[in-house]
Amino acid sequence: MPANGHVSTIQSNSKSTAIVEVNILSEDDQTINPADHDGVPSDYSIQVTGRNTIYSNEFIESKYIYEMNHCEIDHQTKQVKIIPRKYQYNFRTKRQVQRTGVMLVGWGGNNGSTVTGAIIANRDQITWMRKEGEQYPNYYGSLTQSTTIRLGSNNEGKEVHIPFNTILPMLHPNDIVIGGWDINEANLYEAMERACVFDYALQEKLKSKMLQLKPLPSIYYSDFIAANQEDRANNLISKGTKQNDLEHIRNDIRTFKKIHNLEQVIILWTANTERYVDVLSGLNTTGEELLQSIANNEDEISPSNIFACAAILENCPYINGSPQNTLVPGIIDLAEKNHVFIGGDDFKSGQTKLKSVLVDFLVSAGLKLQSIVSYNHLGNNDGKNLSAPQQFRSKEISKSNVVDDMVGANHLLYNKKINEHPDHVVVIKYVPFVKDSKRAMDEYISSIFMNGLNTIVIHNTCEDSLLASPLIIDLVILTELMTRITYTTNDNDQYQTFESVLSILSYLLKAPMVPSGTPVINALFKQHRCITNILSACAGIAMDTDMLLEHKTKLPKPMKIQF
Ligand SMILES: NC(=O)c1ccc[n+]([C@@H]2O[C@H](COP(=O)([O-])OP(=O)(O)OC[C@H]3O[C@@H](n4cnc5c(N)ncnc54)[C@H](O)[C@@H]3O)[C@@H](O)[C@H]2O)c1
Ligand SMILES: O=P([O-])([O-])O[C@@H]1[C@@H](O)[C@H](O)[C@@H](O)[C@H](O)[C@@H]1O
Repeated sequence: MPANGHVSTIQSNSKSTAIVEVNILSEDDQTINPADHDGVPSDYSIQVTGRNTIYSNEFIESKYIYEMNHCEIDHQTKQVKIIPRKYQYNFRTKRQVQRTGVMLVGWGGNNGSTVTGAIIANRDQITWMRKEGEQYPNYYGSLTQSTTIRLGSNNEGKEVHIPFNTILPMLHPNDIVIGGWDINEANLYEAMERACVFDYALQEKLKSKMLQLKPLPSIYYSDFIAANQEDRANNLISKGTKQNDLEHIRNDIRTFKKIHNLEQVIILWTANTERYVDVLSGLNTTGEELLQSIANNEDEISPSNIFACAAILENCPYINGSPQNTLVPGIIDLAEKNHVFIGGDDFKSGQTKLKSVLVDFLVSAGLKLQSIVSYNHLGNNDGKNLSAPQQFRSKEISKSNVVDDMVGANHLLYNKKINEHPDHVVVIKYVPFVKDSKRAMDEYISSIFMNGLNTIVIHNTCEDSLLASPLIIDLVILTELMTRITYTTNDNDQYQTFESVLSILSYLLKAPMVPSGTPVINALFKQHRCITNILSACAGIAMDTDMLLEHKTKLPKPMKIQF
């Protein structure tokens, strides 16, 4: 339904806040002054007028009717019966953003030092010189900071777009308090210098602030990351039992939260890729088994298992930015029993992000993708760690499964009975010279009309940390937001949170973790719509269906909204 943006400025608190009133037109409504441009500035806030969105000091509450098709396929009659179903949700979002910190595991790494430096540069508006002239910090590549959402159209038929972070109250990255652990003792200036990601001039501007930041000692069990990482391990918790390690990390979290007077702390793994752990009954298939295995000092409990347990037991969301299977069934069970959010796996930053668009394009265009070869080489420490077979295997899995949902959705091209799917090869090589500037080369071959062949070859220079860092910011911001959203339904009037496995984060991850028994979606723009549509429903804004019937038909008079 079209909405009209109306801008009125009111004085409030410290700054003038313009309220963009989104009026749902009804029969007796007068048309209102159109917005004078199609882009709503970042310091505006929106207000949906109408009976279905209620604003109080504490909450934004919205009613939403969720419609689904229930399908029954009758193979005898060769008929598909479709039963449309409607479900009422009442979403409630706390308006007050929490004082939030993130504790990065692997803080001294390329991603950790880069995201930290970038937030300081943006927060303190640090500029630096380059041969092209003065450079300004930004948050490009961040969904929450650098993208917009189409709201509707104004009376002139112009599209009205709002900044993504306007749709609901969100944490600002400049306000995120950062800390964390690393097995290496380098301070954040030394880590930034070692990473070779930022311009030298920027590094010098950041030096005094980054020098003061030092990762907490961490847990190192040599069996889980490549042997070539051993020389980095000089900043360790004194050797003890895994139970001691768990308690030490829990205490670190409590101390960080207290020192910085935080309401929310998110624990995010951006440390090295570990090998997969065995998932065994009696070891880690339930929360109870997991805690008992830690108490028993079981070898198969990994550092990332310890961090995830510590986070959950401290009621902190845990996000896995790497591909290993940290989130074993025992971790999921522990998170669900403690109503704590977990998410993962493996930031979807460059080569795979593009793959999740290209495969969607080809298959949904009816072109039969037959072969995908994804090669890349990189020269950072991540690449060094991935040069070991077990760590590479973790990454190969997360990079390979990204096509499954798109291929599985088209049984006309791929015969499910024989599990038909494209050839798919992933190659990663360690070439120190290129450092963090990963070079990805892909070839996509598809069968096309009348058995022709189409070949797409891509060379993609992915500056790994400059692509991953904005994802870390978005993972923190969206996770903090989700901790403020609850809902009731037409058959349950008790407010509840979303499922502990936070699959809304899928857009940011290569191998999305989803609640048990639910589908994994990798297609990038389906993942994107999932986020924008859920947040639109919580804000009481009509979803953008892309139908634009107002431009294709004679739009009738708006109806009064009935619930
Ligand atoms: N584009 C990207 O950069 C990208 C994309 C997807 C996933 N990832 C994953 O993110 C992770 C970090 O990438 P990076 O480029 O920053 O790697 P990096 O090697 O520069 O940083 C990892 C850091 O983790 C530290 N570390 C290792 N084990 C630890 C432990 N048990 N506790 C605390 N610290 C520990 C290391 O000392 C190192 O400083 C890797 O697993 C990588 O596969 C990166
Ligand atoms: O996200 P993406 O560019 O497809 O995948 C990347 C890999 O290709 C790269 O080898 C690895 O270093 C990064 O951690 C990242 O996982």
